[in-house]
Amino acid sequence: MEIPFTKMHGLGNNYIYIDLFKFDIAEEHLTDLAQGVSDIYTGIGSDGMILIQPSDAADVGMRIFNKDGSEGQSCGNGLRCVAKYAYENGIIQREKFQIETRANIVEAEVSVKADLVQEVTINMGEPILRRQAIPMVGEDTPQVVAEPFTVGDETLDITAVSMGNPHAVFFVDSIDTAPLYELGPIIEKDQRFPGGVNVEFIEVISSRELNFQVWERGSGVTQACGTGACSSVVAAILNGSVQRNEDIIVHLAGGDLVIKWDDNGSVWMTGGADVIASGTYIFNR
Ligand SMILES: N[C@H](CCC[C@H](N)C(=O)O)C(=O)O
Repeated sequence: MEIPFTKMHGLGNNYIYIDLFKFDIAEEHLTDLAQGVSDIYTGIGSDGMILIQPSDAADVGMRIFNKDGSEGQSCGNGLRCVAKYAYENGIIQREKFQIETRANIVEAEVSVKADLVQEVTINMGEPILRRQAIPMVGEDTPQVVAEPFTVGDETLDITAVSMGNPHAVFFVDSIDTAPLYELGPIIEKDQRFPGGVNVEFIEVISSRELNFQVWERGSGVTQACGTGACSSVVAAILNGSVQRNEDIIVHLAGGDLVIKWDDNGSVWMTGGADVIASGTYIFNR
């Protein structure tokens, strides 16, 4: 099967995008296809696959699959790339529109110059903080903030936040010595998170800036994670390190995102989205 694709990235977090307005793929192929296109040796190489598709509830819909074939509920970097693609390929003719994910419907706004999208702002909706809605096991509590979390012989303070997908956020003194590879894969599959979890290590630089590293559920270390950056700013606010209603600059490995959690409850994310290549993938699994 010959499958047309576009490879795009948001701050280096790259996915293979398939436009289901133009092409159809049976559901039973999706896991194999996501694994296939993501493989750097036998496929195209990416952090996963994203489907751009019609939606009954919004202007356009999106599904995100991680490198291991697992399906996520949302993807911040992916949403900015979907917004760019939808606008530049005529799926949408407006600069403000809605995108449906498995988690929710978000509001996107593209800033355009010479018919090309330069930057995208997404209202990612409200964070989910209740323990059992993250989901995280244990007696239900309204929030999980700076709670002792023992992994092996280490005890770290965890703050858990969902942006439709689960995130375990840990604050460290220096991002350069964060135990990303040592603890990321262990915490990702920790039994206390029934659906697995994305793992972020955050260094607070000032009241307006965070350093960020991520081990993503289903993809491992990536250059950036938009829902992770949103979760990290919410976690930093809950821990009193930065303020609500202010633009917080999150320095990710692949570049910067501007995140704000406003007093109405919405989390806003602004950043870039770039096309890398397009072509045809030969799917013969
Ligand atoms: N690995 C995530 C999905 C991708 C999220 C990330 N790439 C982003 O930009 O938000 C999960 O399984 O929840």
